Amino acid sequence: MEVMPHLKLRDDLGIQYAILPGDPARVERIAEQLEDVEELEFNREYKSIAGTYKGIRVLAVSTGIGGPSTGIAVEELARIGVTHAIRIGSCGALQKEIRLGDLILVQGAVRDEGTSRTYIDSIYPAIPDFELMNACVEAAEEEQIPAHVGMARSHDSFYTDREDEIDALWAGRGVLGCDMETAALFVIGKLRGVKTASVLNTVVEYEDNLEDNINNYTDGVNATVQGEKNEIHVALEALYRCSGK
Ligand SMILES: O=P(O)(O)O[C@H]1O[C@H](CO)[C@@H](O)[C@H]1O
Ligand SMILES: O=c1cc[nH]c(=O)[nH]1
Repeated sequence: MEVMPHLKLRDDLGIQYAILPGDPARVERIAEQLEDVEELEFNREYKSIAGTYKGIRVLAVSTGIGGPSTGIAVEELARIGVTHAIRIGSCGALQKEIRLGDLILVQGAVRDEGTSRTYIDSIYPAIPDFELMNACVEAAEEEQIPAHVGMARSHDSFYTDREDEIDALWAGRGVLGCDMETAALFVIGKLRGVKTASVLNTVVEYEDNLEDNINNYTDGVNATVQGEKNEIHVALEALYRCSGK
């Protein structure tokens, strides 16, 4: 038996399915949608619990912010036998029709970060597992959850002096939203044999919606809370569907 250096999880845990928020605080809210919840570990940014959804045992592990800590999580999850992992993140929208709380179901990610490039050149695509992503799309459609399927851009720096320029560049090329982890998850997952998907909750609307943003400011808090509940539901349901149970 081996204990993972960062996640502190044992390699005999025997759980194949994982959902991966960035924020450790989100793990508590995932617990609300699970039964038989068991607290596991909390080391650095990695908080983990296990719980049951429709009869399948699911692990929830926070990855922290960005590619480097996500890469470590994916590596150690692969080593303990996780075969399917879905990120449930937050993102900023890059298209004006995407509203607070809408989900982005990521079909491919721009690799504008350094972690995945330490593994393999950027001509290698960052794409989700087709079956797992499709299960996310079907779960969202069935519950009529507002969701958009398309590209995300993963980046390394939340703060930059070039935000408007960078956002306009990728918005103009059809990218739906930005986060900091999806590309590393997809690439490292693929290289380590873990099936991945990414579901992002919109917490910032695109600049063109400034006036609307002001109008729906108070509703916005509720919309993003609902968006988070929705993304957790979509991810759990997708894992269940892909489990063959
Ligand atoms: O809310 P999480 O899942 O952490 O995702 C987003 O939020 C963080 C930035 O505030 C970055 O990690 C970004 O990807
Ligand atoms: O605007 C945002 C919001 C969340 N995460 C990001 O990377 N960007």
